[in-house]
Amino acid sequence: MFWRTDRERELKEVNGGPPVGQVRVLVVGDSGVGKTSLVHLIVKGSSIARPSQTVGCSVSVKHVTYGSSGSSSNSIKGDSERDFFVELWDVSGHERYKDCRSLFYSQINGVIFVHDLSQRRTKTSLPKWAAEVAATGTFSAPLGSGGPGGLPVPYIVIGNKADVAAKEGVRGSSGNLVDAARQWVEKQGLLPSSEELPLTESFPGSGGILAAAKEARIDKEAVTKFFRLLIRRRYFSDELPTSSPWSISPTQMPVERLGQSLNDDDHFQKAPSLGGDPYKYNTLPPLPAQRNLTPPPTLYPQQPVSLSENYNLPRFALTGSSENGSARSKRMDINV
Ligand SMILES: Nc1nc2c(ncn2[C@@H]2O[C@H](COP(=O)(O)OP(=O)(O)OP(=O)(O)O)[C@@H](O)[C@H]2O)c(=O)[nH]1
Repeated sequence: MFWRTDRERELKEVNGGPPVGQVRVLVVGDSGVGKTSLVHLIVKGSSIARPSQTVGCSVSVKHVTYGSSGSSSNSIKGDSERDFFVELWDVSGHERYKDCRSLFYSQINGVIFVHDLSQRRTKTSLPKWAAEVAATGTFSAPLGSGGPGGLPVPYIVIGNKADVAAKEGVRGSSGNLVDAARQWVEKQGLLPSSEELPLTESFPGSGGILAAAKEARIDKEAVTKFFRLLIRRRYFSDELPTSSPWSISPTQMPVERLGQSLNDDDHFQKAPSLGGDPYKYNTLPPLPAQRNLTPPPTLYPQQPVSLSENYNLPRFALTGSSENGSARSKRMDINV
């Protein structure tokens, strides 16, 4: 395990310096569901009054600290804390870009699917988004098998515009896609048993992103946990439990059933095979699982937006809010 020792030493050397790595998160969903608003809120911590329609794709970068703090002070990082860039690729949902948007599906570590709780069809189209990304994208640190539509990386689903849905009396369905995502991640050993993906939290009350941002309601956990999961998978997969996906045969996992049942039209396609040069973008030595990745496009990260530890992100309405964890984990049907 020499590589691990070397990596730890290098991480220590850069500790306190600039971010040491990056994960790329695709944000997809139908036009107008609120992807740009969501990204703005995640990155800036505030709502955006009149977001213009995204042209092709827009990239924002968030700074995330990963690791356990060895210090009691917020201002001094512990030895085991490192900074990472999280790139949020907000892809336009407009039909105009349908034929070319796959250009942006490159070296993806995770996906945020967004739908509008007041427009059911925006949720039923998520499997199509998943299949499109899975079929035409390339992935960083992919799993051995696919999730919905064959998607080989973790994802979360965010139901937006809870305020509109509440006003119009539309009840979000139970979000089985979300439950399945959780189950998929758990089954594959991506999360330690002590930690669960907060996939099914809701905005408190009936507010949407805008209301939540305005009121600065507290909870950045859902999204931040997701980002940390991606960072861990990419850079610290040796910290994963022994039942990690790298050692599980795809046929043993419920993932394929999950992908197939998402949608009858769903072509259960595997992600394109990966090959080529090592991932040069990183300053960290690659993990064994990363060594065969093709390099990403030379997108240079924008200046990170630093967030104070007290930054608050509202909970997103991801699905029905009244369910408890055990009920969620029993459901396998994808009935969006
Ligand atoms: N009421 C309400 N409106 C919202 C919410 N989130 C976003 N919006 C509004 O919905 C509209 C579309 O939001 P965008 O963030 O541009 O949607 P998008 O998904 O990025 O759209 P495309 O760029 O076309 O893909 C804007 O007018 C937003 O202000 C919300 O939670 N509640």
